[in-house]
Amino acid sequence: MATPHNAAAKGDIAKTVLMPGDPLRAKFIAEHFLENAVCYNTVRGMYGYTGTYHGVPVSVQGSGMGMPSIGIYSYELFHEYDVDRILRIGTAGGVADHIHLRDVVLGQAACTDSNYAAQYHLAGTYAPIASFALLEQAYQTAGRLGIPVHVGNLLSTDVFYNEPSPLPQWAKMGVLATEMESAALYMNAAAAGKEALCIVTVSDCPLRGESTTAEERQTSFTDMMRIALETACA
Ligand SMILES: O=P(O)(O)O[C@H]1O[C@H](CO)[C@@H](O)[C@H]1O
Ligand SMILES: O=c1cc[nH]c(=O)[nH]1
Repeated sequence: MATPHNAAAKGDIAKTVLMPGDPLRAKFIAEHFLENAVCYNTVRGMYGYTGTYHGVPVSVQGSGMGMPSIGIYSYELFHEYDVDRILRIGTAGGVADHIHLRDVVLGQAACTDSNYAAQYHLAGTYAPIASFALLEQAYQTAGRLGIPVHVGNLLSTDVFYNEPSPLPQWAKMGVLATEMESAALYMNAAAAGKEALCIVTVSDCPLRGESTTAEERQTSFTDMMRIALETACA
């Protein structure tokens, strides 16, 4: 049955879903990587497609920006559409000194400044982490494809324009890159007993004033797409 945000019927969505924040990145992946892709959702322009990759059913669904947005879409995928695993494929800002433009980072865990975990009423601080099985598979896959990756901590922040920048302090704690969704996805997966992994490409390095173009962010960060698709089908 459709939800307020997703027109798909049960069964329209594969067990494994790739989730870029940008719905146009979802369209790009469907058009360039999936075989026989069918669009199941255009509600709010948040495109969702199901097709196959090497014969294995895979869906790709935009998440929108920020934790409330991916919180809605991933909750519905896990709970209404019986999805087992979600691989976020996002862009991120490089934080650590050794992280450069276009580097790929596998998010082993995600720190956050968000209050998302308050819904779970825990008597402490929750540590959102990736599925180890997906992380290991993605790491092995990247090696096989000859794509260098970093593995480590992300920062999922609620605030894109934050002044003064909190990033130097996060860098001191070993955070590799900053984005806006992974912590919520990891929490939704944990709460649902499902699996998630976030793979990001560094689109800019805010502390160094370096950035890529919007077009590049939309269409040409294909290394992380290949890692995610091959992991989905392993
Ligand atoms: O490229 P996506 O997946 O949207 O990810 C990053 O880009 C957006 C900010 O520009 C935020 O959603 C952030 O997490
Ligand atoms: O959330 C994001 C995404 C890209 N670059 C950033 O600095 N932050």
